[in-house]
Parts: sequence; structure tokens; C-alpha cells
Amino acid sequence: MVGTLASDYPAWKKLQEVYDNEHKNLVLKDLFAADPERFAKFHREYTASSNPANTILLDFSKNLITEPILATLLQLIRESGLEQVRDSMFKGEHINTSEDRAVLHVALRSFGELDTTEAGVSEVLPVLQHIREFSDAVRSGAWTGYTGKPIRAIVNIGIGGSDLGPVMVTEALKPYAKRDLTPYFVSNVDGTHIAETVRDLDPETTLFIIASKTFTTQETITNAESARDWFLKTAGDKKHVAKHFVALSTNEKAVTAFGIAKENMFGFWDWVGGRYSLWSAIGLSIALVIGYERFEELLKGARDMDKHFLETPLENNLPVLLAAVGLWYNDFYGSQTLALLPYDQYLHKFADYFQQGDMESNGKFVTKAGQRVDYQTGPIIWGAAGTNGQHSFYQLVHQGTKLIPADFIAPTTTHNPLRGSLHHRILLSNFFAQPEALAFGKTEEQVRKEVGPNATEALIKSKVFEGNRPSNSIIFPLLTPSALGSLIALYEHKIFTQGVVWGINSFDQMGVELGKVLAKNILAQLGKPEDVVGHDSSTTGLIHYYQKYRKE
Ligand SMILES: O=P(O)(O)OC[C@H]1O[C@H](O)[C@H](O)[C@@H](O)[C@@H]1O
Repeated sequence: MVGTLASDYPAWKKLQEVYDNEHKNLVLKDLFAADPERFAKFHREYTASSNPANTILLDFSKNLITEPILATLLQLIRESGLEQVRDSMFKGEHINTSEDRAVLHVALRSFGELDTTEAGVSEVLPVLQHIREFSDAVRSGAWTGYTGKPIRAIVNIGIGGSDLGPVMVTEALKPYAKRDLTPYFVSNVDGTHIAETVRDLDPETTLFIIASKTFTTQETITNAESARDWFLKTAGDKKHVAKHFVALSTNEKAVTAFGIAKENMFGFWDWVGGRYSLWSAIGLSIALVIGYERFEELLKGARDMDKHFLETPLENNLPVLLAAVGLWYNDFYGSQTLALLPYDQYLHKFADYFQQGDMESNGKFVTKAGQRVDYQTGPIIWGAAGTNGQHSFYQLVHQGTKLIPADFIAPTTTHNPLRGSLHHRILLSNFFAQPEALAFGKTEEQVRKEVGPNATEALIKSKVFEGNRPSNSIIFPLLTPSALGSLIALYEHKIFTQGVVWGINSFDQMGVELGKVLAKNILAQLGKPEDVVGHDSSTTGLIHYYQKYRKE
């Protein structure tokens, strides 16, 4: 409820008590030994309502919870008013209070079924139609560059939400990609990014997609101008820009001022947050790469998870369950991070994507009512594709001093069944083994037996795994567009649920503003040392060093 700190809810106080009194006795090895039904009790299977082949199994039995603890976590979520706020979101009420906006990314994938009067929602289907026509034309070769050649490279220029979603999804759905149409993504304002990207591209067969909700983002506009310069160096005449530049934006005025024709603009609306925008026109590069039909399957996969989130009792609601166990570690165990560990190379950008998705949404210390929270909000999100992480940071996850909850994610079947799926069996054996090792560890007694009588005490101690390290396992049949859509929406709604409990606004991002303002001021002072005024001695010293050694 707005105006209530999470720590004031009765269930919160109860959870604190339970944690204080019981957490020392919450030992996974004992919990499993005491209850042969533990997996049965703590897993749920989701089936997408429009696609029975799209199922997801969430196993949350390897968490430091009991049935009463789970019930109390769900009670906390109920007390926070999750169900009411969720319904308000789907109705288009302005739950983004600081910006007085609706939050309707769910409308982008509802195919006209959402009951809301919010302006712009009726334009969702026409924009999808525009995406369909354009992507069909480019993919079939009907849309050509200024010399009549088909498009072979698309370069999406955008940053944050206008980059990470398309990057993650085009990587994840590569098995469905048109192989003679290569996507590139330029985000960083560092000139290296655009320079290295266009170095080997042919202006005659390259399409630039300028993706920016506001169309004022410094990085994106600077990169877009440099791309236009590069293109015009070969093409010469400005009229050719129309065949090679399209825009994805809510800001028509700025798009036309840049020189992109109105008919080459794909619109969206202020109720689409950047980090929730891959379902909107921002997904154009996805539709170009995998084809419109597949893009629609992605949206429908998300729509099915929306329905699940909306209609399923909290006890069986996957996003809510993920949120519940996350709250337990974040707010009572004091864990700082959540590792996202997909055992699927195609998902190698998944953690990067949800760094913005989660950290920009829930990295807030003030509630919607303006109070300073007295508890931890959003976790630090990090991770890498398995098995790479095992050979780098898992040492700390297994034997370090920090509690690191982790989500293991994998498909049962691979798109690349090399050598009779040998690779995939090896991959999945690790996907099954790591949560097992984390949960159950290895005792000193087991180590002693292994190392024999001559081993030193120090060596024995170093080989002990304490275990009791929690994780979720998420497994599904195959990484299809529909499965990916459901998986992304699962995490979106989990983030939403946690944000509601913490009482924060998950849909603004005030924390990115200050740095932008300071950088603008500094940019104007970089010319001469005597212009560098108004800073602390550290910042001044750094800028002076730059001015002394730079070469233009
Ligand atoms: O799409 P744009 O308007 O260019 O915004 C791009 C990104 O920049 C901002 O700094 C926000 O923090 C992000 O949420 C946003 O996705």
C-alpha cells in the first residue's frame, strides 16, 4: 500500500521473528531428508494458455524455506496489495506516480484484448502491422537500398532499453534468424563502437535503425549523426537517407528534424518504459532478424505469462513465487545479489538484459510516498552463461563467505544436437550438478575418506563445501520465441511484485539523471584548464590531467 513501509506489514515482522529464531535450523540437507515430498511441494509447472508446447518448470525446493515460511512470504505479498496494484497496472491506471504515467507494456502483447482506455493502446495493432509490412519487405528483398540492392546488414543504434532487449533477444533466437541479414548493435558513445561496427559494412546494403524513446539521448543521437555522415560519404545525396534510416521513437518532431521521414518512423507511447520496450517498435530489429510471425510468437509467449500472473492464485503464481524467495534472502538473510545463470549459450546476454530490467526498476531508496526505506530494495543482478561461470566465479559461490542466491535456467533440448546431443548432455549434467553441490556440499568426513590418512588438516578444511546455498532451477523444453517471451515476462512480473512489496516506483529512473547533467556541464569546460571551475579538487585534477595529455 502506498504510504506503508514494507517493514510495517505484520507478515514482515513475523518473517523477522522466524528468521531470528529459525534460520540456523534451516538446513537444506535436513529439510530434504525429513520430507521425501519436498520437490513435490516446492515446484510448479506453467503451461502457456495458447501454446501447450510452452511449459516451464520452476523448482524452488532448494531454498531455505519451509511451508509456513513460504505462506508468510506470500502473506507479505498479499498485505502489500500486490493483487490490487497488478490489476491497476493492467487497467492502465497511472501507477508510475512520479511521472504520472500508465505502465502498459502488457498492452503491447495483448493483441487488443486489454480493457483500458489509455490513449495510444488502440494504435498498438496498427504499429505491429507496420512492423510486419516493413520487416517482410526488407527480408524478401522488396525494400532495397539506394542502388537497388537488398539490405544485408541492420545496425540498431540505441542504448539502455533501446539496445539491451533487441541484443538479448536476437542472440537468444539466433536459430530462427535469416542468415543473410546480419544485425549489429551500436550503443556506446565511445566512437570506437560505431567505427568498428561500420568498418566492413557496405553503405549500399546497410539499414540503420535509430532506436530512442525520447530521441534526445546524447549517445544515440551522436552515434546516429556519425552513421549518417558515414553513409552520406558514399551515398552523397541526402535523399538516399530515406532508404537507409528508420526511427523507433515516441518523439515524431525530433525524428523528422533528424531527417527521417514520418512514414519510416515506428511509434510507441510514454507508457512503455525503456526497459520494457522490446515488445514495442523497439523490437523492429528482432522482427527483421527472425521474421514477423516469430516476433508475434514471442509477444504471445509473454501474453500467456501475463495471463498466468493475472489469474493464478499467488501460491501457484511463478513470478510471485520467485519474488517471494528473493525477498527472503534480500531482506532477511541480507544477501546483496542474485546470479542469473542460463545453461544455454543463446541466453548469454540474459543477465546483462536483466541488469537494467531489475536494477533500474528496483534500485530505489525512497518509497512512492517519499519515505526513506529501512530495508534493502533491489538486488545486484549479475551472471554468465553456464558452463563458463563455473571456470571463473563459481569458486566464490561455493566456498566464499557470501550468500549468493542463484537462478539456474536451461532448456531440455538443444537447437544444436552435435554428436547425438553429447554437448547438451554434458551441459545439462552441470546444470543439475551445480545446484546439488551448492545445496548439499561436502562434509569434512567425506573429505577425510577421500584424501586418505596422510592429508594435512589444512588441506582437508580447504576441500570442505559447507553447502546450504540456495538456488532456483528453471527448466523448459526448447528456447523458442514463445518460451523466451514467457521467460522474460516471468522476470518482469517478479521484479514488479518485489517493487510493490518494497513500496517503490519500479517504473521511473531518476537515478540516471544527475550524472547526465554533470557531464553536460563538464563537456562545456573541457577546452581550456581555466574553464574548469566549480568542482572538487579530485574532479578538477582529473580533468587537468586529461587536458595536459590529450591528443585530438
Ligand atoms: O530510448 P531512449 O530515450 O534513448 O533512452 C535510453 C535509455 O536511457 C536512459 O538513461 C534510461 O535510463 C533508460 O531507461 C533508457 O532505456
